Amino acid sequence: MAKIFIVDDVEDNIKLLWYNLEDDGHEVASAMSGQECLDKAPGFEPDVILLDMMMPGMSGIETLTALKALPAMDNIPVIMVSANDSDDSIIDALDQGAHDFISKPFIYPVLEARVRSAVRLKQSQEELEAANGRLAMLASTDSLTQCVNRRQFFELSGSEFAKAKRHAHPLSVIMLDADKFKAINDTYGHAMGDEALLRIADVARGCIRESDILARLGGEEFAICCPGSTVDGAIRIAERIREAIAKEVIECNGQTAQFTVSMGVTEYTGAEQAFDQLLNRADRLLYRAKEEGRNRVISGV
Ligand SMILES: Nc1nc2c(ncn2[C@@H]2O[C@H](COP(=O)(O)OP(=O)(O)OP(=O)(O)O)[C@@H](O)[C@H]2O)c(=O)[nH]1
Repeated sequence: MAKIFIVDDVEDNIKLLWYNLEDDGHEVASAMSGQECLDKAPGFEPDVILLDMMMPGMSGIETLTALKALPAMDNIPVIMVSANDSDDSIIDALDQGAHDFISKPFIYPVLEARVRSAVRLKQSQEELEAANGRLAMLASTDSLTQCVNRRQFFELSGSEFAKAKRHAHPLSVIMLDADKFKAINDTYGHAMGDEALLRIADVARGCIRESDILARLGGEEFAICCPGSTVDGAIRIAERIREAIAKEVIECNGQTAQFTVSMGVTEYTGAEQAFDQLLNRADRLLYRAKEEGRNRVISGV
């Protein structure tokens, strides 16, 4: 069953197609002009549009061009239906983005077969788009924690940095590293280490805003880009994360463990030319936090 939208200025033509298509189990809607089609078709979300070429006012080709310019409609196959089946007319319709062309008078079973073919094409396009979306997600996400990965972090934070620079808005960065993580792995096993990484991601997610970007850069190292936050705001976030993690008890294979994290926090001063300068400074501050005893937040600009 497909959703088919018929556009024709002659009511009897619509009725004939409507009854046949409904008999074949399709859901049908219609319009009697190009403008009515533009108004009604997006709400109907058709799988295929059957569009008459010769209509008073807005022609079929003009309607087709307008449909292709609508983001919600540009992927919907349009089959032109016309008594004017000159070569030029067919070429024009296909060049303007029509999926197919059917001459009037048509043989209904042939028209219905072409509708089914257009629906199959649309379905495989949708499957391909969904698969591409899943691939893009896999390519940009850390598989253990579902945080964005290093590459995606640099891409997203780079564009936030450019915005902060353009509009002179604050932007802060937090670098986070689990303390003595090797010891967690060595004492309790790698699975407990993974549990700790998952807990860091969960706790951090609960402490940041929707607009902040949380990434696992690799190993036990995470970063958070906080657009719109001054260093004081970012220190508050970092302290919340540090305190929460220090209280967490993680469990794996009947064992329990506790751990801490250290963080370096800094803010864009207006002098940095690129985002990685900011991240490098946060990294140096994180190193100081480790040197000064771990389980602490060190900030600076
Ligand atoms: N379980 C687990 N361990 C990981 C993963 N990635 C990296 N590691 C381990 O993380 C540990 C990092 O250890 P180090 O770099 O020595 O740092 P640390 O022990 O945290 O010491 P400090 O950072 O100085 O507090 C190594 O043992 C890595 O094998 C992972 O995905 N899962």
